[in-house]
Amino acid sequence: MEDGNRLQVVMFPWLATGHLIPFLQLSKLLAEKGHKIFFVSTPRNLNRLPKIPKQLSSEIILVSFPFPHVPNLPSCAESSTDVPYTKQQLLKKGFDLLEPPLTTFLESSKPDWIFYDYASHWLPSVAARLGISCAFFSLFTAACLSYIGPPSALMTIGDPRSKAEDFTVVPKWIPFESDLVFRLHEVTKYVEKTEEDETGPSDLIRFGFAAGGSDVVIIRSSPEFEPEWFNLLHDQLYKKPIIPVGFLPPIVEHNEEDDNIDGHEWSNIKEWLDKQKVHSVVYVAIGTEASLSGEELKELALGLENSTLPFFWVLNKIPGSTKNALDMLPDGFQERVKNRGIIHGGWAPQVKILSHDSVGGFMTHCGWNSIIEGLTFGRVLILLPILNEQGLNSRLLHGKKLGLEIPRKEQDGSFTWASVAESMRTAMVDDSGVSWRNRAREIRYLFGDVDRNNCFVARLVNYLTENKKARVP
Ligand SMILES: O=c1ccn([C@@H]2O[C@H](COP(=O)(O)OP(=O)(O)O[C@H]3O[C@H](CO)[C@@H](O)[C@H](O)[C@H]3O)[C@@H](O)[C@H]2O)c(=O)[nH]1
Repeated sequence: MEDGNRLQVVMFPWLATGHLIPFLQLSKLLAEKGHKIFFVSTPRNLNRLPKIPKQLSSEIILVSFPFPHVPNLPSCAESSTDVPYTKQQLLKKGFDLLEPPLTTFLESSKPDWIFYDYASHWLPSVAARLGISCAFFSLFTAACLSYIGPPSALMTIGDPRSKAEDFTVVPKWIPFESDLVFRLHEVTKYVEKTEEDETGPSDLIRFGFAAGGSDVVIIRSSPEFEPEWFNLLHDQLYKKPIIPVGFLPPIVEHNEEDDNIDGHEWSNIKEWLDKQKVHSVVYVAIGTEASLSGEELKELALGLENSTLPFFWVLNKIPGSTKNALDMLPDGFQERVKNRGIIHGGWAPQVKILSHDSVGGFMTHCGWNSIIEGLTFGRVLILLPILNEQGLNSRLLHGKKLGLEIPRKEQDGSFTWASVAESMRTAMVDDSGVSWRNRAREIRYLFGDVDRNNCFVARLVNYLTENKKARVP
């Protein structure tokens, strides 16, 4: 490639596993095309990143800034996985303190572009001052961004919604019929979080500034999947360039080097999966930020038991807590399910497990990465949204008949083991679930087709090359 066409891009994701991973995925795709990436984060986050392939290690430079000290935040906490949900605002305080070192770095490195996340509401004005083109890289669907609202209003008058109930109705800027709203219990959790520390800007205000100040908005999704939402964003809400980057489907590397990273763990898991029937296993996981209450854990466990289906359950520690989730399971549960269920503590090689043919369904908290990973392999989704925008994702997927939402009580969000078991059986084996299973398998062509998705990345690169600002000398 001619030097003039080689882009220098700074990546600056929010401090969360579910954000670092896709930012790195996009970095790898750009680096494969010969562009130079400076991937900026804090030491523990950079250490936890998946390994960068040898052939790209000179193109992706990791840039580490120490995480600033924030009173009342546990020491060593650098990512959303390290702190309970109620302390996320404090983590954002620390994140905002990265503005000075990042600004100094941008002044000296003078990249063509900086890609940033929703949390860096302050970054567009820094980039504008330095004459650097800036892209808001959204790891949220166009539907979710539309629900959040027009940046122009969020940046000037703020969010018109103040009461929990306001989030349970379709916003007035959505001109077509939609059921994309939160349930009351989902919002109550959100409100509890902001009540603990109201000092920083709310997430929705961060979104407003991140999107409103950007030169372009890049969305990890595709207009074929959610055409009406892309049109609404582009024509009415954002009125600026919006570039879909496709789904960035995960690629399973079954080479020796990669399998060694997951070590014995993967070979044991694979051995168990190999013994199960094709499409029979339900993989159950709730990402890196969410956790279930003791009551919910019990109902979920009993639901898995009563479904009588084989399952692989990733039961991670509760974020920011020393409590062991295993101790909260119903008495005798592990013994009763030992012949058909695996309960896995700690990090699981999720993408590899989902890619295995024995897996037919995925009970997920509806993090956007997990949804993409499940549909990449055509697994039918059983939806159990917990936090953040997950309720909106669940409604979107349920509406498109790509997943079944486990019924919860509207007011307190409680669910029963019977509804868990019933949703699982409908999704996996009952005749009434055939069309759901078929749709999930069919949609692989959108989510998982690497060539189709790479076309989006190629178009993005053209855009970045043609629209970068002249470099400041
Ligand atoms: O044991 C584990 C746990 C997680 N993962 C991976 O970690 C990522 C988790 O991402 P996601 O499914 O999106 O869940 P969260 O980390 O909980 O996601 C946060 O970030 C997402 C993207 O913005 C949002 O959709 C969610 O609401 C938010 O909680 C995925 O790639 C998983 O494959 C593993 O491989 N093994």
